[in-house]
Amino acid sequence: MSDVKNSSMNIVIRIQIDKTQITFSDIAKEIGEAGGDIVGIDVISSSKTHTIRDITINVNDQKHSHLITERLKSIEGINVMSVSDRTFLLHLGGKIEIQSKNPIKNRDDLSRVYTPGVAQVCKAISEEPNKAYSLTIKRNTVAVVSDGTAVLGLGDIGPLAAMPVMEGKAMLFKQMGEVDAFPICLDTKDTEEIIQIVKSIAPAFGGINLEDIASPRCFEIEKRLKEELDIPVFHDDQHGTAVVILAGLINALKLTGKKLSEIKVVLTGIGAAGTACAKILIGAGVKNLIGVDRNGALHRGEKYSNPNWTEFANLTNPDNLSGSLSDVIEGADVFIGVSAPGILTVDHLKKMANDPIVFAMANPNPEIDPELAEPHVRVIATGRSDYPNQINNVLCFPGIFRGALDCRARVINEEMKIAAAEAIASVVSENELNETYIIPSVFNQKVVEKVREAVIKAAYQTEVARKDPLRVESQLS
Ligand SMILES: NC(=O)C1=CN([C@@H]2O[C@H](COP(=O)(O)OP(=O)(O)OC[C@H]3O[C@@H](n4cnc5c(N)ncnc54)[C@H](O)[C@@H]3O)[C@@H](O)[C@H]2O)C=CC1
Ligand SMILES: CC(=O)C(=O)O
Ligand SMILES: [Mg+2]
Repeated sequence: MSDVKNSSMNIVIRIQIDKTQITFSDIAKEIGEAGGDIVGIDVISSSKTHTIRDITINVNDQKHSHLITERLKSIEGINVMSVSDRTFLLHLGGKIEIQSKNPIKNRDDLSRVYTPGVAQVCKAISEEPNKAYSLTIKRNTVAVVSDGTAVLGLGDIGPLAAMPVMEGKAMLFKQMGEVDAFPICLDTKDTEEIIQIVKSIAPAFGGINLEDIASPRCFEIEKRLKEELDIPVFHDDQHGTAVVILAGLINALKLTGKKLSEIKVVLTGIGAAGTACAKILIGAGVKNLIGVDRNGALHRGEKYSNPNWTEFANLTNPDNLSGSLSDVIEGADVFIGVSAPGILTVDHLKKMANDPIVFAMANPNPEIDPELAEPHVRVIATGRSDYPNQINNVLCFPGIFRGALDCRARVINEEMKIAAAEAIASVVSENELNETYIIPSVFNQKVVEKVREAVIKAAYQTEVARKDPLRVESQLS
């Protein structure tokens, strides 16, 4: 597959210019000739003979960045002081911080927020643990927990390297859903140890968002934590992804006029996201779904070391097809990829039924380059923000947790997930719906609002809510 473009590849080159030797327009010409696109210039300092400027340049990739830098270094009168990638700059010192709601201005404040005043509050919670919801951060705080073993599509890169993703999730929780989320990356891959650690830290949190934990371990961890904790536990890569896929599919099928019950779906990557996606689609009415992993289609009669795959094969593939992706893609109406980059080809697309729908969601690089796929499909969606139709679990997790926290749900159940998917789909009106707009933008403010409301209603109807904020809100309005 050709490398999918990376729109965030902007570099900032800080240079000192000897004005007696070279002008800025000469420098701009050099950068232009090397194929760089100057998108910003900042003057850092200036004297009679020298200026220091930060030049922001859009480049194709690291190699291109290196080429431009070397070219500038070779020019008389230019001193290249530093080169930084804007993405890296955004990560300097981490992306989030903790802030106090009130300043401690004097001794009196100190004695209230801390000892001795705080002791009364501690005692009140000790006598009535439920008060933790009103007197601590618990009611609005979620732990984003990872072991760093399935980070995006990068695989097992470890807990330290997983932190930037978890910090990013925390930012999204806050900005989109006003939920305070805290990244916790664990230096263990032991299922029991992860369960014990999450249980031990749970008192501080109103919910647990599991993230980027490899399958099949993630299934046992989530199942046990759901059973053993009284706060919602939600593996985002499974359920957040599944919810958004269902939302996108509901709308894409409106364009092709096909029904969930009639379509043939080929799903690649039967890991965390793939398993949950299959379950939600089958629950929503899909009858013909075939799962494909590294060794081909999952089918009955094969002995899989992964028990999850045996269960998967039993629930799917009604015609019990075997073989490779090329074999089973024949006549498929929908392809969904949550697997690996570049595994879907144009030849595969040509074998699909009319009006193919392709959700190529591997991150950061999808199963097929959208530009390659576009001429051969009716709808193409990816997990990326630089193409139309971004199917990403960020459309789900802020709103689903906002709703679950507000109604103090004990769990996030199937009914709440389906309600969330329908709410996301409903944000795109019939008038707006088209091939490049099947799913609302991540920045559409209606998404969180609608998901929250739908989730609260479903929680209430299924009797897992411990509070009914919608009733209070309707009384107030
Ligand atoms: N757009 C979105 O919102 C989301 C995208 N994803 C992406 O989906 C992918 C999978 O994520 P998880 O399910 O969390 O990981 P996972 O590690 O649990 O599952 C990945 C599965 O893909 C399979 N796989 C790898 N190479 C394959 C190939 N060549 N052909 C068929 N199957 C192959 C693996 O064997 C594994 O079963 C990642 O790239 C991730 O970034 C995951 C969650 C959300
Ligand atoms: C989006 C996301 O959660 C992932 O790619 O893992
Ligand atoms: Mg993830």
